[in-house]
Amino acid sequence: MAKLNFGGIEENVVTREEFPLEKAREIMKNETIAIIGYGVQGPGQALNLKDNGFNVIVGQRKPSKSWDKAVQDGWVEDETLFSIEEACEKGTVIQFLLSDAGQIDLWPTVSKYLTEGKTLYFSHGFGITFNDKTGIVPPANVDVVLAAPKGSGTTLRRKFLAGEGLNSSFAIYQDYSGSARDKIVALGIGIGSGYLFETDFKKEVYSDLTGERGTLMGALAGILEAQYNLLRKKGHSPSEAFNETVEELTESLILLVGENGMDWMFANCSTTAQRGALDWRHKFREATEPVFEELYESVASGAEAKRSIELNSQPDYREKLEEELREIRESEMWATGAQVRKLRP
Ligand SMILES: NC(=O)c1ccc[n+]([C@@H]2O[C@H](COP(=O)([O-])OP(=O)(O)OC[C@H]3O[C@@H](n4cnc5c(N)ncnc54)[C@H](O)[C@@H]3O)[C@@H](O)[C@H]2O)c1
Ligand SMILES: CC(C)(O)[C@@H](O)C(=O)O
Ligand SMILES: [Mg+2]
Ligand SMILES: [Mg+2]
Repeated sequence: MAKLNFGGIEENVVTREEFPLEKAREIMKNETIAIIGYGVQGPGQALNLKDNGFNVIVGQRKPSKSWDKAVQDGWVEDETLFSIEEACEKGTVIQFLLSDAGQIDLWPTVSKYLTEGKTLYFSHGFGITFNDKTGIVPPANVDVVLAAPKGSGTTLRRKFLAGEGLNSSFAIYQDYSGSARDKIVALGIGIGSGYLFETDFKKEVYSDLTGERGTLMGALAGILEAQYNLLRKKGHSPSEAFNETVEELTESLILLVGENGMDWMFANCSTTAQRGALDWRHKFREATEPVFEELYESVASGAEAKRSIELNSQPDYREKLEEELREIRESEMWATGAQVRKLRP
């Protein structure tokens, strides 16, 4: 572990320099990694591990779109691609990458194959932390670990192919073998992480649910809609409202924030923009602080988990979800977005 300074706070983190791929491969050389589920994280993690020289198989229900995708990606039936049951039987490390709702359904099946000394791996603290609702309680004689990439599985793969990486957190819930730490760090490096920071299952799920409901997705979507709607109400054209709300953010300013931080972005726009943004940021922070408090409370009380599990298990959930997404896609704002994207040179 490298002790590094993060804004004045020292943290122990793992970097690729101190934990090279060769070391990770050596630790995992006798393990068969079974990736269970081939949705978003499954492909990213499975392909990165395979290309990094680990012994990987995939388990996915058939027939399904995800099975077909696995075949397209080069996994071969009965060689490296199996039913969920067969992959769980063959795997010494079971990477449980079904959807969080799918994990609940499949737990009775998967847990049968968790024999002594195997490793159960998650990319989310959800199933374990909320096990009063999920029923996921692993046996005491296996290792239970987590590596959670901080971003989409699609980005994990894209960054790997570009020779880059996506940061991940890691955690150990149960260390039966005494080598759970080595294994999870090796897996974290193997899936293509940038650097790895340590957490526990509960902190991972609390922060992850807060982040995606907050700035990463929920708050972002809400604030973009609010500004677009305001500009339209005040008589601005769709082009003007969309460019001033979304396009400039995603195509210019947020990229600068990613490269060099918020201060640098502020320093590289007009003094007029700078002054106004520096003043208004306080108002926006203060206005949203109570909402963030409410959000964290809803996560910590288990209300978010309960809602997510209940809705995801309804038979018509997918249809209702598609309807909700269609409404967004067909709204004036996002239909404008589709047109604007087509016009990008
Ligand atoms: N999506 C991401 O980029 C992302 C990022 C970080 C962590 N995670 C975590 O990784 C895990 C996997 O998430 P995901 O988004 O890749 O999952 P997903 O929603 O894409 O689903 C993965 C697979 O689960 C299968 N599945 C779903 N329900 C099933 C059921 N009832 N029976 C059998 N198979 C079923 C689907 O066929 C699919 O191939 C979750 O714990 C999630 O929280 C996801
Ligand atoms: C990609 C995200 C939002 O970070 C992940 O947490 C998820 O749940 O899909
Ligand atoms: Mg999440
Ligand atoms: Mg996340």
